Amino acid sequence: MAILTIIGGGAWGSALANLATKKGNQVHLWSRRSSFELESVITSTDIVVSAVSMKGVAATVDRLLATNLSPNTIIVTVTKGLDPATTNTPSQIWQTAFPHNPIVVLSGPNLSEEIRQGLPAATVAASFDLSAAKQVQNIYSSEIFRVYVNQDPLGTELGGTLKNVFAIAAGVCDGLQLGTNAKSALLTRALPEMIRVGVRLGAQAETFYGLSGLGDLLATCNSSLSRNYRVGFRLSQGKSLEEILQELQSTAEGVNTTNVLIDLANQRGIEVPVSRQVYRLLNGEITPEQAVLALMERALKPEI
Ligand SMILES: NC(=O)C1=CN([C@@H]2O[C@H](COP(=O)(O)OP(=O)(O)OC[C@H]3O[C@@H](n4cnc5c(N)ncnc54)[C@H](OP(=O)(O)O)[C@@H]3O)[C@@H](O)[C@H]2O)C=CC1
Ligand SMILES: O=C(CO)COP(=O)(O)O
Repeated sequence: MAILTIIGGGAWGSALANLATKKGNQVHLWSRRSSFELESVITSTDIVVSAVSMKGVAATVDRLLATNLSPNTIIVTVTKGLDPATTNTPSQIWQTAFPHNPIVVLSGPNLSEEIRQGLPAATVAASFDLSAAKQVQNIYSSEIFRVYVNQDPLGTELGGTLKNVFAIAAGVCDGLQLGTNAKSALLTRALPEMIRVGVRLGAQAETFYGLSGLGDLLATCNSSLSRNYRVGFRLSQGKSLEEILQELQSTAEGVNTTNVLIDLANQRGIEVPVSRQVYRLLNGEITPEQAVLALMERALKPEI
């Protein structure tokens, strides 16, 4: 049995708290609205799980820095986003702030509502510190949640983060009723785009063929449970982004990720044709129909 502190009581933090509790672990679920102090539970904690959205990562890091967290405590990050100021991933931010703690990324095709219902799912615990990843694997693995390990935290994290951009595109594709051929083409072309970005940032290409890459791409792009997919679907119905985000009342990380990704792609000269159209659509530069046409009319090229 381990003692976990989960920071962030949103959809994913709550589901992760339930999974760990059902395995017999002692779990403290803390959010900024909790009635107890984070400090009061942190000293006895074996594993801290950060389950806040990207916009809360910096504040959460600062909160944890103000406690006396042991360097042996494993920090698990499940946030799927990019920092607009630095383009860093959450695990990079955590590692910089806590250089002596093992950092583990937990990411995969894990729609929280399905997990809340007790449906089976698989995921990846990734860390440079394999023994820390294995501890997280043992703590979380159950008959409904199968956890694999790998040693490419950046690739694992970027798979879960970048697929949100394509989930917006997939929602548009379904909303416009473009058909199964178009959807298959979109998802297939999304993968090399994710790999191109990931490899330039230092991730391993193979990681993107696994659960945290292709797996999460398929789950998120094919489910109306995905908030990012819903953003795209509603854009295709002519709603404004502002209106959609207002109605959603929840986190759709793909909106911020698209903006950061395009900054990054511009700085480094990375070709991201699908993401660029998502960017133009989100920023009101084109209509959904124009985005589709722009992709179809690109200069012809070899497939690979
Ligand atoms: N839901 C899902 O299916 C999955 C989500 N994820 C990822 O997990 C992350 C959280 O998602 P999810 O739980 O669904 O989102 P929710 O919108 O349900 O919850 C967001 C959480 O972040 C916290 N938060 C936001 N801003 C701050 C801040 N400034 N300081 C402290 N805490 C803050 C919120 O706290 P408060 O309640 O106090 O506002 C809340 O606990 C996202 O990056 C998402 O991509 C990953 C896998 C699956
Ligand atoms: O990351 C997710 C599933 O793996 C959740 O997707 P959304 O954030 O689009 O709801």
